[in-house]
Amino acid sequence: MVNAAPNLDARTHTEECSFKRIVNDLLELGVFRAIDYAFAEFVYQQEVNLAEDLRLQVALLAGYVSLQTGEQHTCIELKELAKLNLAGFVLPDAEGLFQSLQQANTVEILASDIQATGKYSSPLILQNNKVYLQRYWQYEVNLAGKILEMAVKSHDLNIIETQTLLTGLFPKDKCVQTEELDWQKIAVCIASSQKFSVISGGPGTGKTTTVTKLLALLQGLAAKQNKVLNIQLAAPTGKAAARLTESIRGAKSKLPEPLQNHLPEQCQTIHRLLGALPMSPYFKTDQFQPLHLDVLVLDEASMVDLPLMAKLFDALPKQAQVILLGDQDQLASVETGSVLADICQPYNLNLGGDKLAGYSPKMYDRLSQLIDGLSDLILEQGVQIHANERAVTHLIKQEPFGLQDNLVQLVKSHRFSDDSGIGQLAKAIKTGDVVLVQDLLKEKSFTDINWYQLKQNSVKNNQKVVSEQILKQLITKLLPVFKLYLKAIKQGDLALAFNCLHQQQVLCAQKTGLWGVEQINSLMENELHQQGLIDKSKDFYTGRPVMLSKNDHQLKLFNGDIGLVMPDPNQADLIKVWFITPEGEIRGLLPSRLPSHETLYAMTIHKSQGSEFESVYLCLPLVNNNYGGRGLSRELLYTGLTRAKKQFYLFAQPQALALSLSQQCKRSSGLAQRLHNSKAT
Ligand SMILES: Nc1ncnc2c1ncn2[C@@H]1O[C@H](COP(=O)(O)OP(=O)(O)OP(=O)(O)O)[C@@H](O)[C@H]1O
Repeated sequence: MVNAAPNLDARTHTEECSFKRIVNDLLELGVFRAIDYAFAEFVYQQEVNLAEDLRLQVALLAGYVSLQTGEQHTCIELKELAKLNLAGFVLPDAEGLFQSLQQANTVEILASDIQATGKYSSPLILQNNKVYLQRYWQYEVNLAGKILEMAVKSHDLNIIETQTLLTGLFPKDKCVQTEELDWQKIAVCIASSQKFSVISGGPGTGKTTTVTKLLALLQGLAAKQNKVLNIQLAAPTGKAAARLTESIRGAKSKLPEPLQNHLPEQCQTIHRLLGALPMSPYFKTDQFQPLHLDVLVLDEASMVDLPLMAKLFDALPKQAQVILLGDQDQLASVETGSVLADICQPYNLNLGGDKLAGYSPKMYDRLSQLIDGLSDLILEQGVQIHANERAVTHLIKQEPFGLQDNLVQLVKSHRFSDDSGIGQLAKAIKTGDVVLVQDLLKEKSFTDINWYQLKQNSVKNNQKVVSEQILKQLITKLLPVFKLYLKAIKQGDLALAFNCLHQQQVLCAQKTGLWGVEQINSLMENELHQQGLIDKSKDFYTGRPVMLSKNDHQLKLFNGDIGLVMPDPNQADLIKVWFITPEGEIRGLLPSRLPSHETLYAMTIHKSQGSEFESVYLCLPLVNNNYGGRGLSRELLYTGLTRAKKQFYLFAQPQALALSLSQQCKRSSGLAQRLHNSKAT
């Protein structure tokens, strides 16, 4: 409903000035970005019929929603906007805001049960007490609609044929032999019959192994009908795609030969799969020109943002089966949303008896048919089958609900044993238990985790001096591998040089400042220069390791690819930057052709997503009066730690560690609610 039109002529110049004053202040204070300012102004101009106070409320709220979207939130809760002070203008409480928005032209208020219906032209949408920019509401609704549509589709498996193939893939039936559920086998059984499934789990829990067996099963079943499935593998970054290519090859080679038939090996980026268009947010494929595939496996799904995931699902053909792989505890995507965490939200709730914790009777029956001895095991052990499983601890008969039958979480790490410090620490970080995390780090019996404590302020040990001393220790620890690396380059042994770069990696929470990437890069360069091992006066000096920060599809080089500078063995005066492709091909490029890049003695934790190293040196910035810990989070720490395969070194103040554990990277979104509160039909 629109307000009775006020006398527009009577609107005073002072009122316009008041809006301008507030948005200018917000811009100057660095609260609003130019785009938030412009959006607030646009809404203000549209709402000429509103009384001035309401007009200001709606326009400032619009600017603030735009700002939140820039902070990667999909929407903002009305209650978070309530009483917000924007440069002296205080928004009303949630009820007052709702009433104001009801009168606005620029806001569409929707009932809570609307899923993927309707297109709205108003710039803002209010639904379930959340305010969205229209475009993000559309992405969220489209994606939820597609996922729910797929989630209820299951196909009937031929039980005998499936059992035979499962026996080949899982020769020892651990379910019965060890009286412990083999969740990898359960994951294969669940994902094989569902059009949509998610296999989530931490590092080394066997996601790739499981999905390779799943694909072998699907191809095996298709072969019985003289069909070959078109299976595509995709990942959000070139680096992650290369890693999946490598690990799926490894997992495939471990399968019995007949089961390896028609298994894909090559993984591509989502952008390449969808067909990126130059200078456009759109792709060659969409709902009108869908992808040609039967099965899509998407790895590192936690890195995929809402708009891209929505576009990917939009481009899926009707018959497609989709399997998402990822670790929902990792950092969310760099851009808007936290899609995987929202899909896996049931695992993050305190589930005691929650409906979402179990599978439906239909799924339970199917699993019992496919896995010998499963029913007996469940009867014997009651509902608490696997005490260590975090959430999917019981298979109880319930009504179908949301994504109940589509999620599997693998928790047993095959990379870290129970007595490994990295494994224990990863579990403790996820709970945010500061005392436990500190105890584990101080525990001498774990030789794979080490903590270099930056002391709190003290009279004798001033923070800066202590920090500098420990920085020197870090550089000293890194030196042996870098010396080996530079020796390998001198000998022209590229394979060994790249191997050295995978041996160790410094990961920083921040790019700039103390303990940031730039500082460590510069210290390392200085040290190597002083020791006469490099000549840092040249930009592209022999031995400089670099990491690309942009994709170059023509050159087939991707953001995150690692290269090193070395003279061409056939022409010593020609300096090139060398890369090794996932296929093992060595490529040398003139520095002038190199896409945007950075020096790589250290990288940010964000950039390390999708990579792993033998040893990880994780650096947290100093928390003090100038820096209060913004950007530190539990997910950041977990992501950094889980990049380490063998050794983990933490360089942090206790205060910075505690702050990281206490802060969680929460993104406002309505996706989880749409997915999990809907009753399956
Ligand atoms: N059931 C199992 N029994 C023994 N070893 C296993 C099992 N599952 C996986 N592994 C081994 O554990 C290692 C990690 O497995 P895989 O690569 O499948 O895990 P992942 O979850 O994909 O790991 P990440 O994504 O962290 O690289 C591999 O060496 C694999 O061979």
